[in-house]
Amino acid sequence: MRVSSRQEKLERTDWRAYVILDPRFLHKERDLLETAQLALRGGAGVLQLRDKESDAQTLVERAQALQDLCDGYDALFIVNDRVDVALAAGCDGVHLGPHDIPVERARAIAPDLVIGSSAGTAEVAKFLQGQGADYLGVGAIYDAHPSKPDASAPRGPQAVALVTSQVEIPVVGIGGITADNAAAVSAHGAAGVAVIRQVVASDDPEAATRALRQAVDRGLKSR
Ligand SMILES: Cc1ncc(COP(=O)(O)OP(=O)(O)O)c(N)n1
Ligand SMILES: Cc1nc(C(=O)O)sc1CCOP(=O)(O)O
Ligand SMILES: [Mg+2]
Repeated sequence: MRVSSRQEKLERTDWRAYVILDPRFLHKERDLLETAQLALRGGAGVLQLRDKESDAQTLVERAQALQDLCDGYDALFIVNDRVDVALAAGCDGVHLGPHDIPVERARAIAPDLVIGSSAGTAEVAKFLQGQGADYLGVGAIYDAHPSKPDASAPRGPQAVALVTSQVEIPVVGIGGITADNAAAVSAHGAAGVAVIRQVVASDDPEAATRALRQAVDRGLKSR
């Protein structure tokens, strides 16, 4: 995103369609950058690089290329798991889960990064907000096992309502979300939805992202 301060980035972010680029789920006819560009054309406001297999040098190269692309669309770019990569590549932010560097420590070494974290329950969400998280991914809403074998059992969209009643920071639902079930997630209080397969594995990532955003809008209007 082409603004400098963390606060400004957070104010400008459109959370409705948050697309997670995991190279393991790419459609066979598409590479990472092409998929990212199509998602941005379809209206993704946030992209995340979730690459569990590449070495650090490749991660930095990929992250830098994706950050440049996101800058052109005024979208937020987040790196999964790796504060070092986010800093080295000049990224907007990082997403940290329970097995990554704790949010409070990351905030201490990277005060300007947007930091997201993962919460399944309201109690964890409140704790993470207190540690300095800027936004939360709440899951697994539906069945996420194909993309994340260690995901929790489905908690349903009600999990979002439980979290949003306890925190002030933006919340996105994650896990098994499609254009058919996304409206229920935003209707329960989410600012948006985060997806892998629905966009990355799609034969039309642009249309898939657009459909997701429209579904989120329907849920937002119903609130
Ligand atoms: C937006 C968003 N929400 C949750 C996650 C999951 O992060 P984590 O719990 O660290 O699991 P991995 O993705 O690292 O397997 C996420 N990546 N993005
Ligand atoms: C990366 C991730 N985190 C989850 C959580 O529950 O925190 S579920 C998940 C996988 C999301 O992939 P898909 O959209 O293909 O279901
Ligand atoms: Mg992680």
